[in-house]
Amino acid sequence: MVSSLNIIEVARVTPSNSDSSESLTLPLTFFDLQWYKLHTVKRVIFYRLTHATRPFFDSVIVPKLKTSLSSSLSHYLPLAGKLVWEQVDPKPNIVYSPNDAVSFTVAESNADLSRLSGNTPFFSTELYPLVPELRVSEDSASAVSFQVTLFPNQGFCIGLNAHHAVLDGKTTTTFLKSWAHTCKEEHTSLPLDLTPVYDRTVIKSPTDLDREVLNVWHSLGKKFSGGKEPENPKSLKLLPSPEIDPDVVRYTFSLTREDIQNLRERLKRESSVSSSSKQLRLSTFVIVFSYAWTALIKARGGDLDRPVGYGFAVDCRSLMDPPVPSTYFGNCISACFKIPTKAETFVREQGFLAAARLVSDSVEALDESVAWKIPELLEAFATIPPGAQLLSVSGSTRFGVYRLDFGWGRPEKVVVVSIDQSDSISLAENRDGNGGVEVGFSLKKHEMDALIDLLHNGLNV
Ligand SMILES: CC(C)(COP(=O)(O)OP(=O)(O)OC[C@H]1O[C@@H](n2cnc3c(N)ncnc32)[C@H](O)[C@@H]1OP(=O)(O)O)[C@@H](O)C(=O)NCCC(=O)NCCSC(=O)CC(=O)O
Repeated sequence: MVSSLNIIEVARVTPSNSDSSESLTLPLTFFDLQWYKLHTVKRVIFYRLTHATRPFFDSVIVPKLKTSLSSSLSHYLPLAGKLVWEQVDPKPNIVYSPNDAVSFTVAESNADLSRLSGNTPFFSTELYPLVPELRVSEDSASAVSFQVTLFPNQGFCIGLNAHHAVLDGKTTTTFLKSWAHTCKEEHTSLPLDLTPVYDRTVIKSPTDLDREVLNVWHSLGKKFSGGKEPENPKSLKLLPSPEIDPDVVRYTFSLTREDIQNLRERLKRESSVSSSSKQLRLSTFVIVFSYAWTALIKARGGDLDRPVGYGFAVDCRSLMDPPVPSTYFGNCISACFKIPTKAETFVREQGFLAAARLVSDSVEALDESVAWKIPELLEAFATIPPGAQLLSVSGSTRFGVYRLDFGWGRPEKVVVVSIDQSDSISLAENRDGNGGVEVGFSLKKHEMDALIDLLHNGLNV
């Protein structure tokens, strides 16, 4: 059955201190500027609640979510603001003015919540009605928009669409935790670990990285428009995203703590008899990311001479000297990006070990300088060799998204929808919080069928 969505209301939610708040301007840093033309980040958080009737939804859930959103926005004013790039300014700013608001859509769906929050593949396009649009134009862009959707007598979901130039995953999930805390505890004050830090002087760089990143964007803009100067060099419009193929399906692969330990033991065994004696960094991330990467290369099949590569985000807060506060508001991530070799390397017997060695070396090599490489990383991402198969990753096993309890229980499932827009996976700690990991995949159906077999069969080697 094709599901349908009924929009009940599109509201504006202002910060609760809107009348007394002052205007606020936050200049983007080089950490933000790397993202200002790239696709937004879309998440859907599903909650099972069988007593969620329409009257309960209208009279309890929606009013509580709105009131608590308004209260938590009073601590996160930039989220109610907009990204603007005035002609006189060298770079875009986030500007909040009193009575600015976020868009808050209320809807009802007749879809099957169990299927969309379950672990069997479903078509990606079924998620899109649950995520609100984010208004982006030439001269301004909203920071974030929200949608709450009722699945009568099944539960509800919260969808959000976030502009990546305004906030990274750490800031997004810290805001969501503050919203959930406010909703559940009916508090207006926030604990310190949820209170954002807006001091942008903590972001320093040895060179004018703002200018370097904007120069890369300018040259990429010319490249994408056939060598012509962009009409409006200060346009905030995003690069076009590929249409989602209707054949693309979503699948969440769960690894238990034991699965991860078995993979760790397998890597130790294989590396102990390999030629290289170099110690492997066998963190959860290295193991899971390498396992997913090799399975995706095998599932693709095809030309084994094709270049393959990986990129993963690096939270630089703890790498900077001095460290940036963990509650710093904005972006503070760089990335590792490598196209080390060909697919053939990873489809053979010890392909998983070869992948883990590369990812381990990348993580081990991390220090503050990864932040200074952002201009060259941006350029590299935009000049990928034809036919290459890349893997990137959204989300992290560190965000604690399964602790987002608004007062009606913990999430049934948290889905990063926007991995559809690139060769990407999503990562999250598993729902039980016992050291397991969930990996979200988005692939065409035939490739997903092959991938699922490879993922499950590879656990028992
Ligand atoms: C570069 C890394 C991926 C490397 O991870 P590693 O786990 O290998 O290495 P590490 O030093 O970070 O961690 C080593 C061990 O300490 C633990 N550890 C370290 N810091 C931790 C923290 N803050 N919270 C919880 N655990 C932590 C790890 O779980 C791991 O244990 P164990 O191995 O037992 O688990 C990571 O350092 C990192 O930066 N992760 C965050 C990336 C990020 O912010 N992604 C989102 C990008 S924004 C985005 O994608 C959009 C969005 O999400 O909205």
